[in-house]
Amino acid sequence: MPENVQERTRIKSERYESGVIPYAKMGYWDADYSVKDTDILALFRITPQPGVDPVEAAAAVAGESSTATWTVVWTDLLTACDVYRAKAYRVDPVPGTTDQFFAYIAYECDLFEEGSLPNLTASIIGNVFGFKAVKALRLEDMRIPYAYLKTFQGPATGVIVERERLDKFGRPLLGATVKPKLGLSGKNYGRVVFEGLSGGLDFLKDDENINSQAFMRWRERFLYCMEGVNRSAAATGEVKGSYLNVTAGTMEEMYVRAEYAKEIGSVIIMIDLVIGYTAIQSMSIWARANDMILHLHRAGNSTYARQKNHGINFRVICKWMRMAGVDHIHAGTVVGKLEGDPLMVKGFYNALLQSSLEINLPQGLFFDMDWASLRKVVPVASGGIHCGQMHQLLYYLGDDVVLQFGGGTIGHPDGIQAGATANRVALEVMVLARNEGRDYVNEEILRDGAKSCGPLKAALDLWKDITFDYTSTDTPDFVETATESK
Ligand SMILES: O=C(COP(=O)(O)O)[C@H](O)[C@H](O)COP(=O)(O)O
Ligand SMILES: [Mg+2]
Repeated sequence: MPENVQERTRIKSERYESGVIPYAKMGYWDADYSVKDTDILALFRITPQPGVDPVEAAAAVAGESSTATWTVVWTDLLTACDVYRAKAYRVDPVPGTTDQFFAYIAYECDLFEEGSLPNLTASIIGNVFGFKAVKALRLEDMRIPYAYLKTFQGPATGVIVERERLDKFGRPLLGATVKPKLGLSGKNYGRVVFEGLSGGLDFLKDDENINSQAFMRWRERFLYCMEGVNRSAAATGEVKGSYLNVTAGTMEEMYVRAEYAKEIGSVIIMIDLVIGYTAIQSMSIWARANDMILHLHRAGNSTYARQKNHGINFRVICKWMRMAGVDHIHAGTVVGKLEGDPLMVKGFYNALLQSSLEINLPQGLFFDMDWASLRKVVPVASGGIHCGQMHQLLYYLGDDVVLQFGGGTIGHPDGIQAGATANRVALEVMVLARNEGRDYVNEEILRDGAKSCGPLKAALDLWKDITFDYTSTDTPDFVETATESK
């Protein structure tokens, strides 16, 4: 300290005492806070370290995800810090647990740059997940206010325009992932596309990890896929598509691949979640400008979305991706080979497809939220599903979904075209039975359909007993009541 300074001249107030004071005292906890319509709200599941007060843990999360650092800084006084400070305003114990709490936190809208998912997420999931004072932390849900949603484009195409372009209504769309996912040459790959589409599918698709490897460069794949698409469209009279994965190492290269996909007449391109939020937003803008449907594969999501006590619930990713502007997103199958509790999956589908959301705790929807006319994202059910489950798929997932059978098409004993036909016939008999008001979940609809369809009979004989009965890791915290199921 310079010699002539005899005493500290800092403001005399409890908040600005130097040193470490609790976050709650710093103003990041306000039990009386009245939430504004324009606030962004987040719900965190917090597992505090033993001995850490849940309210202080909630305040710490609010602080670290908005303006705070670990100690008081006098430069707060140069800002409207009372406004910019996030406020934890409610902490509830998680039912059925002794060490977990739901913390509700409100953020002033002006903390976030308009139309920027990276900016929003750099706050909400930026530092807090590594915080030593919390043993585990999970972002369970968010309410994005109307005002902030209006700064995002939203889905490039949306479910209604997609159906209009494809001229397919009143039933789920059908797709399949080309398998094996790596190693085929362009010509053989294109044959799989042709067979699947000719057999009755609406879409074939690239897998998440096929880009432009040595065994098949991307242009070879795109050209042969489009040959399959065009030939099958001509033969069947239907609009057909094959998701061309444009995922690449740079944005520039993705634009090159997307432009080429457009040039050769594809109706749809595909990206992987691992390309990052900025890239996804950019591709969505490109897709809207070029009348292209944009499919998103959620590759990588289970690294942070699967465990119940830490990471991000997938419903938040659904909301972010609707803002970022994709048209399709993989969102679970319930009955397939990958993670998915029925109620949780219903919550994801509702977040993607409803115009507004109401609180539905069994589905994990913690907030009312109006989607501000952002278009609807089509959920994609993919992963270990086959036509023997068609009644369950229709029951759990409804009409606005793409049902994608990879192994369940290409693994058919009589070939790919037979596999596709089995799926299409299974779907059509099931939709018809439902529309006629029959008890399609319990009646033997598929077996009856198989009497006049050899490929369906062969598929049912092969796969009828294949199920994936494992306990889900992401299960509801609240019990469903009669009024809440929708
Ligand atoms: O290749 C597949 C499915 O192949 P198959 O149909 O042969 O099992 C997809 O990458 C997964 O469905 C992704 O999972 P999710 O859709 O859950 O993200
Ligand atoms: Mg895959």
